[in-house]
Amino acid sequence: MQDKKTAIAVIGAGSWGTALAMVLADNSHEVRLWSHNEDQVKEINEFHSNKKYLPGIVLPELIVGYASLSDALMGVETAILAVPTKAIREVLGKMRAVQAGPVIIAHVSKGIEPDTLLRITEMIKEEMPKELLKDIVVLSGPSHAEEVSLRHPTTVTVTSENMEAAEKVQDLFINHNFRVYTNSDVIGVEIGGALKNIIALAAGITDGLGYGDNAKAALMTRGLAEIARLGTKMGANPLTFSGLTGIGDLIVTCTSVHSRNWRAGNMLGKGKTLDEVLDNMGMVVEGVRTTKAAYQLAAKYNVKMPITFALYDVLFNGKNAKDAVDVLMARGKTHEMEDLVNVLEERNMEE
Ligand SMILES: NC(=O)C1=CN([C@@H]2O[C@H](COP(=O)(O)OP(=O)(O)OC[C@H]3O[C@@H](n4cnc5c(N)ncnc54)[C@H](OP(=O)(O)O)[C@@H]3O)[C@@H](O)[C@H]2O)C=CC1
Ligand SMILES: O=C(CO)COP(=O)(O)O
Repeated sequence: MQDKKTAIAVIGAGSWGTALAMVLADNSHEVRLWSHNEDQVKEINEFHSNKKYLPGIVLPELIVGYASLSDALMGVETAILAVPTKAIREVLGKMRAVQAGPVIIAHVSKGIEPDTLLRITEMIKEEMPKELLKDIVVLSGPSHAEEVSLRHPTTVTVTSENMEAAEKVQDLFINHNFRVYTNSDVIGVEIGGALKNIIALAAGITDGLGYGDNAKAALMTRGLAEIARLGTKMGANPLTFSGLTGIGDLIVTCTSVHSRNWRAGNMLGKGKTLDEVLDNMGMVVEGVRTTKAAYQLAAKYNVKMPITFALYDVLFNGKNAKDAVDVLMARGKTHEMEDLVNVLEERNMEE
């Protein structure tokens, strides 16, 4: 285990950054929680709360709000990057401008960038010069901020191209309520975490349509099949999809009332438009942009992703949600595992 009382910067004071800051503070670390919103920084320091994102939660005093990114990063070895995927490049640009030396960036976001089709690790590599970057670590898994902030038992996974860095981050976070595993499959962890949000949106839609548990179980199982097909083609270990960042996160996001993606889908299923839904949320719904990215990735890697395609039509082509489900159910008959087996065989032949 590492020495306690390490100073750690958490960049982004939304639901997840704040909940993770609490875990670090519970482990006696000095937590510098940076926000671009000065009023929020004042609230954190004066009232030890972050009402917009974690209502009713008292923050430990070891969490100090920072409005200055340069002060927050001064002398830290590790920065936890906890902003939506859409904001990552902008925030990394700000970090680049003020960082005095290299840091380990542990990102906790779940998305893929549309058009570039980059995973977040790849975006970080593009944005951060080598002299400012020690290592990149990914922390992901079934973990709603609302429950983590109540210190309910939670399990997550950390991964990195340098497993020593992953283990360092594991040591920073692990405690009695928050169990952290390691996994060396960066691609699988990032793809599973990002793409489960697509399936959660779809599960919310079928729940909103009143379709019940059979439909949701079908979406989750067939959703995981298409995530595994794409991820494996991209180089992931297929076993990762049966772990915490695969089926684990899929279960929690498709079944929890805390999930923003499930809630957004639910409103769509009940007839709201995408704009109405997003205006209503006040928090990031990563699955919307990720659906666009996965649609593009499926074309690039020539992988069948029928649920992603159906959702794409609902979100971006104005297709009626019920009609999209009908199209999915009317597809030609197929073998349950054939496509994944084919992907694995193709991969073996290439190796
Ligand atoms: N919430 C959860 O339970 C979990 C979330 N995640 C992932 O963590 C990531 C962050 O999500 P989460 O914390 O929930 O999101 P929230 O919507 O709760 O909060 C986002 C935070 O990022 C800030 N932000 C947005 N844009 C910028 C920007 N351009 N510059 C600086 N700060 C910015 C927001 O500030 P402002 O208030 O000003 O908008 C807010 O503080 C997502 O990828 C999500 O999928 C992963 C696991 C669990
Ligand atoms: O990733 C999450 C839980 O593991 C959070 O999911 P939502 O963004 O749908 O709330």
